[in-house]
Amino acid sequence: MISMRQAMEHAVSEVLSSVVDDVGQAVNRNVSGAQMLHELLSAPWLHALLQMYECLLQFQRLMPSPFLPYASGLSHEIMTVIQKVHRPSAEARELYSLLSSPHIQALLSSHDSVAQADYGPLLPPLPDELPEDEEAMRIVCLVKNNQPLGATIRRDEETGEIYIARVIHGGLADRSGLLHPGDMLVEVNGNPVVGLEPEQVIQILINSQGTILFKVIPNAAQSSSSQRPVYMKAMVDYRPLQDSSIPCPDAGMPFSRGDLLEVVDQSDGQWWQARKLPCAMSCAGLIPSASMLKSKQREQWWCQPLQVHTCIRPLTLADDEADLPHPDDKRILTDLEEMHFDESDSDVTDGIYLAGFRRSFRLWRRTSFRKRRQSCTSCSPSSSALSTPYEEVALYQRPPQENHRLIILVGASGVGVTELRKRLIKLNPSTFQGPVPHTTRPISAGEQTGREYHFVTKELFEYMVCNHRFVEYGEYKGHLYGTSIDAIDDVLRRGRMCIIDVEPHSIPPLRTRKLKPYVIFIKAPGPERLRQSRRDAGLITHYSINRAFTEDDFMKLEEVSWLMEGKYRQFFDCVLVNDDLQDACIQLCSIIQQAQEEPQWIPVSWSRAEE
Ligand SMILES: Nc1ncnc2c1ncn2[C@@H]1O[C@H](COP(=O)(O)OP(=O)(O)OP(=O)(O)O)[C@@H](O)[C@H]1O
Repeated sequence: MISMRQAMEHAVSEVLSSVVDDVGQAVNRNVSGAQMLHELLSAPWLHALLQMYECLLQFQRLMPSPFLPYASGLSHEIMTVIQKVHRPSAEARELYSLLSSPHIQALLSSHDSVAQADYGPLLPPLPDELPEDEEAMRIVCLVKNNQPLGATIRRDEETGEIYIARVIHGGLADRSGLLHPGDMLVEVNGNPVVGLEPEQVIQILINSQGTILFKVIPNAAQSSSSQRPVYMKAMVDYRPLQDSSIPCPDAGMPFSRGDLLEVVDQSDGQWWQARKLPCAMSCAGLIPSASMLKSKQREQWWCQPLQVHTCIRPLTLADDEADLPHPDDKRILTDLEEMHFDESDSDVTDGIYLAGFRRSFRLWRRTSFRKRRQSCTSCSPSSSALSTPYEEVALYQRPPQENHRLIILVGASGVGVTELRKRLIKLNPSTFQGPVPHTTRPISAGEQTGREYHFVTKELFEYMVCNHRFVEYGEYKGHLYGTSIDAIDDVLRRGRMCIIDVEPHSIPPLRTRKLKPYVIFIKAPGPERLRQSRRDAGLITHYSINRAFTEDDFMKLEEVSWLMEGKYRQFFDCVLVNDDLQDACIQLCSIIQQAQEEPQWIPVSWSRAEE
């Protein structure tokens, strides 16, 4: 049979070639009309047509067809026969257990449905009395299951007509392809709906059992063009059940800061439709549009009392007192000793200096009152969140010739940010590097400017502050310290990966197209593991080095870690729990490698070509 078909397919081309040959000879003999026929038969389209014909024949040959349309019935027959056998063999018993398993039964039943082309539910007969303008009317029958209909309705206040307001992407109505926004609802299960309140229509729907029959007048102006999805990162939290303005709270989709949203429909200026990524559910939900969310936030902003910052506690007198050295503590630092520690800090490994780990720099970061106050002011409802409740994002893969992305580590004081950063750089100093900080403190013996610090004058430091050259800066024991953008650039330009740690309020100014920062939040493990893992660890405080963690330290660390994550998670690309130090370090390496080498979501404004 197959060889006959193949012969036929070959024959088509052969016949054509011989016809072309024959007609060619006719042309040579000047037979009238032969020239035209020759051109016709040599035409490329005719050859293409024949090739298509051959493909179709092949497709017909490959199309599967069922051997029998009642596999399910046959399996039952076999099972009945086996049951009747007195002592069935092991093979028969195995066959019985295979055939009786629910998966095989379902498979055979599906096979039969396909074989018998038995698709979809049986529709009830059409109503006897159809209106005269029946072409304009559409009868839609949906089988009701546990899912919501996936559509909202609205009432035209002038005419009392009920319309489909929106169809939720991926919902029941959308998947039917039969209901569209703007369709006018005439009847639901035989009940005329014109003039009813939307709530009454919803009640009819709730009371319907089995199938629901809609009579609708389709929206003539309905656009068939499907929108391209837009990807957005949520910069705010949203809870539809607490929003009185949402048209249908059940259709709303809650989201939190940092969630990645696939916005599938922006046709309504007030309510968009979106899915949360990575999405397990195909059905979209309603979310407020950017402009809607902005106006909501403005309302809240005016009616809320001024919020006191919560992320980092300001240094109060009580805090100061709590931090005072314990009388028994033998390791109290004087100014002189502080200088000594700064010099003796072990920031040299294999002859390579690890910049940015010196003690006075770290002590400044830890205790700078000014810096903490700065944190406080930035904790009020942020103006940037008001202006961009959603940030459009796109997948970005760093081209090999481009600078590495800046890696930012953030975390509550004492969680281990410095420890992880130091270990990472020590592990591979030719790849990872920290920026060299600036200071106005005098250079000590054995130090070199540009190695431990950039030693600069107070005037130059202040000039740099005025020109916004610092990511963070502050004063400690009469000297200024800071991390500059130029020092970061310097590392990146040399082809290294620049790893910095900053206070979370310093992240927004660093979010630029040039630096494309990748932010990793270092999170404290659960209470038990935190206390266990830090049993032998020491803390740096402004009066002591390597003092053991106290219960108060643990409690502060947990609280600040939790508040920081809640407040700033929209800026975090990744969260790393610092439980076992070695594991955390390995994870950090692989996170950074992925950030540099694999596609990541970044704001679209960072991926645009340079103007
Ligand atoms: N996973 C861990 N297991 C045990 N000890 C840890 C772990 N991570 C960090 N430590 C220790 O905890 C102490 C504090 O860590 P580190 O100095 O890195 O904190 P930090 O987050 O940089 O805080 P700060 O900014 O106040 O200096 C250090 O002694 C460090 O070795």
